[in-house]
Order: sequence, then structure tokens, then C-alpha cells
Amino acid sequence: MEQPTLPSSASLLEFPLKMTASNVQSIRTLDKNGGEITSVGFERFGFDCEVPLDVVRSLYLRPHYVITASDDETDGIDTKEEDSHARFTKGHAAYQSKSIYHPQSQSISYTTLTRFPPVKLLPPSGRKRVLVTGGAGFVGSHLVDRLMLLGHEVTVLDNFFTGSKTSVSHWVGHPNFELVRHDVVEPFMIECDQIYHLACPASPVHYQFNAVKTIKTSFQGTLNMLGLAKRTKARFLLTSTSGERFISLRQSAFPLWTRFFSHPFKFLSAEVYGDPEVHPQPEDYWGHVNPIGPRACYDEGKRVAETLTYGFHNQDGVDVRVARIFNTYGPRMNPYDGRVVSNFIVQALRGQDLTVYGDGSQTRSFQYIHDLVDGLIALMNSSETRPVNIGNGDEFTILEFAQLVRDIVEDVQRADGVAAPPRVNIIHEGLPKDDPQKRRPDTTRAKETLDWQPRWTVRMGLEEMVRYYKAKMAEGSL
Ligand SMILES: O=c1ccn([C@@H]2O[C@H](COP(=O)(O)OP(=O)(O)O[C@H]3OC[C@@H](O)[C@H](O)[C@H]3O)[C@@H](O)[C@H]2O)c(=O)[nH]1
Repeated sequence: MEQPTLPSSASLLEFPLKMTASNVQSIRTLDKNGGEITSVGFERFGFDCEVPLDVVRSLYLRPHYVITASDDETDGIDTKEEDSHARFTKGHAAYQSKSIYHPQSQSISYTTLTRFPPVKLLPPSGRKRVLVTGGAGFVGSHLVDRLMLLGHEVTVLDNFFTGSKTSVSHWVGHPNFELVRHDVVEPFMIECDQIYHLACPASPVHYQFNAVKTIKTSFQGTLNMLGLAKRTKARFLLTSTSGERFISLRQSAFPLWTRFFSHPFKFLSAEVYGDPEVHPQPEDYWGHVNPIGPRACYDEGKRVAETLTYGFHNQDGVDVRVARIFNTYGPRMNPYDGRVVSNFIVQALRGQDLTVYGDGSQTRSFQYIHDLVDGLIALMNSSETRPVNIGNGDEFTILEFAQLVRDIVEDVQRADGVAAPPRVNIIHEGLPKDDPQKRRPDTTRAKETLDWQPRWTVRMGLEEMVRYYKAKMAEGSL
């Protein structure tokens, strides 16, 4: 098979470093109705969660460190780097880290931020003490960004097994923020008003070795957090919970070591439905789960977590919310987690073949992270105690999706000055066991009770994610 030319990290770097403040142009992001997205969040149920998109972006479309040519050439280069990122963040580069990478010694001089992004000043009556378990993970870190910018006091609980400290490091030291290393299977005591329970079991690599720990985390972790909610009278939101999918070594597009030593992936999904016989899946569908299959420790873990949650609600009057989350993607997703969105984007950026499993006729519906965070915050602050599906109804076959990702990566490369980006091939590999044939949420309930619907098109979300991975490649961390 013909192997297209790989874009070198130098060519990825070249364009950003050439940019100057004078030619900086902001990226326009359009929603499903063609309107420009300038902010994320909205005011619902007396809770205003709207923040400017550029400010949120400045927290993830940024290099973790400035790349220098040599140790004594630091002057000026960080300014150019900031200019390039100002293109995405309209001047919010001032909140970026000033850490410096020294290629000769392959070392990084870490610094703290020069300044934290401005957070809302709330009166004590409006300020919530929010606990986010799994807050250093992909979804958790975006939720934390939003809650912090809104002016709340946020405590992140994470055992860093799948989460990464760098995903929330930009808040470390802020007076409203606290980061605690803790495993939710052990009890934890704190005073709080709201608990977002996102913490979830370990890596896909450990999936088959650690199924007991996985289901223990789902059960014991949820039990501990519900106990805390009961004691503190905090409102408890279960993200019905998280799951990982085992990927066989043959199927993974990445070297073996990356799967053992990179952050294992974690994923939030509507696993309570299993391999559904009803399409799309409404909340009153009971699911189709094999209790002893390879995915059982996840699926059944989520189901028992829901049972516990409603047990505490019905018996003890704990104020609960349950979000059933469908396939979600976005910046800070681990590029080596084996999921389709990160696999395809990274493959296309590297000029490698896109690996479609099976014939690619299976379907998925992908939602962008900002829509999910909007939905979680809306649900938490609503009075809806029944489970609510949070997902995007735009359904793609995986083959269509591969073609879309390939087109978008080429478009972004062209927009960034690569005259003729290489066209990658789409190849087929074996379908994993128990791979659901179809998945699409029925989000009628979310629309009716939360007035929530996804705003981001898959194209817009993918474009942003491609830029995020490009930035990671440019800084050399991917
Ligand atoms: O490189 C790839 C990766 C994945 N795929 C396919 O793309 C589809 C989506 O795969 P993903 O792994 O991204 O997501 P899935 O919907 O299968 O599972 C996801 O949701 C349920 C969770 O329990 C899992 O943790 C999560 O991975 C699957 O049909 C998969 O076979 C490819 O064709 N190529």
C-alpha cells in the first residue's frame, strides 16, 4: 500500500512561528443554524453558565510550553508563539503558561501562569462549592474550566490513573481551586453543595486484567460519593458512568508502549443500553447487556451505579441527577486511547491510513465536549431527577466519518498554509467483538426538560480538535 509522505514536525511548526500579530485572524465557528458561536453555556433555571468561547479556548488551544531554538534564544520566540495562538483565542494568550522547552537538553523549565483567566466575582449566596470526581480527565477538566470561569469554588478529586494533572494545571494555585489525589473507592469527606461524579475505572489495557477493580470503582466509588451527598445534603449528578473499551493489540494503530505508558483512555457513555435493540435509544429503554461479556464490568457498573443512585434518592431523599452520556470527543482526549475520533485525526495528521473496523457500516453519533458540558450543568441545576440522555443525534456510518475526518484535516492543513496536504487512504480491519451496530441518542427529554440541544456541528468540533492535535504536535508532545 502506498504510504503518503508524513508531515514533519518542522512543517507543523513552521506556520505558527511565522505568524505575527498583524496577520492574526480569529477563527469563526458556526453553529447548526449558521449562526456564529461566540460563547458556550447559557442561563437556565437561574444558573448562568455562559462564558466567552475565546476564553475557554485559551485554556486548551495553547502550548503547554514555548519552544525555543536554543537556551539563549528565548527572547521574542514566545511572543511569536503567543501571536499564533491569539488567532484562536483573540488575545487571551496572556493566560498561557510561560514554560520553556529546551530542545538541546530535552528539558522543560516549568513556570506557573503569569495570570489566571478572570473568573466571575459571585456573591456568597451565588457561589457553589462544587466537587468534581474525575475532574482531571477529558470531560472533567472541561467542566472544571467552565465552573471556575463562572466563579465557583471547585475541588477536583482524581487518582490520576486516567486523568492528567496537566489538564487542570492552569488552575493550580488559584484561590477557588483545589486538586486532591484520591481514589473514590475510599471514603472522602468535604463540605460541598454539588457533586459531579465522573470518576471512572481504569485503562482499556487493564480492562481484562482489572475487571474487578473496574466494577468496584463503579459501585464503591458511587456508594462513597452518594454517602457524602447524603451527609452534606449536596446535589449529586451521576454521569452514568464511564467506560473503556478493550482494543486488541492488532487493532490499535499505535505502538505497544504507548498503550502501557500513556494515559489510558476513559470514556463517558450511555453504556447502560449495551448493544441496543431499539434505535434511537430513549431513556425508558432498559438496555441489552450481556452480564458476563467482555464489556460487562463497564456496562453493569453503570447500571448498578444508577440503581444505587435511585436507592439513595428514594430511601434517603438524596437530591440526584443522572446523565446518560453518548460518544463525546474534543480537545484533551488522549490521542492513544484507541477511539475512533482520536485515531482518525492523528492518523490523518501523520499521513497514515485511516483504519475502519469492519465494513464501516456501523453507526455512531458524536457530540462535542462543549455541548456535553452545557448539558451537564443544565441538568445539575434543573429539577429533573429522571435519567437524561446527553448526546448528539447526527448519526454517521464509520466509513462516512472517516471520509469526513480526512476532508477536514486536509481543509485545516490548507488553511494553515500547507499547499498540497497528502491524501491518506482508508483501509479496513477486523471488527471488535460486541461492537454495537448502531448508536444514537433520543434527546427528546433533554430538549423538553432542559431546553438543551447540541449546537456544535461535527465539522466545527472536528476542526477545533484537529487544531488542538496540531498544536500538540507542534510543541512535540504528540
Ligand atoms: O480506529 C478505529 C477505532 C474505532 N473504529 C470503530 O468506530 C466505532 C466507534 O468506536 P469507539 O471506540 O470510538 O467508540 P464505541 O462507540 O465503540 O465505544 C465507545 O462507547 C462505549 C464506551 O464503552 C467505549 O469506551 C467507547 O470506546 C466502532 O464501531 C469501532 O469499531 C474504527 O473503525 N476505527
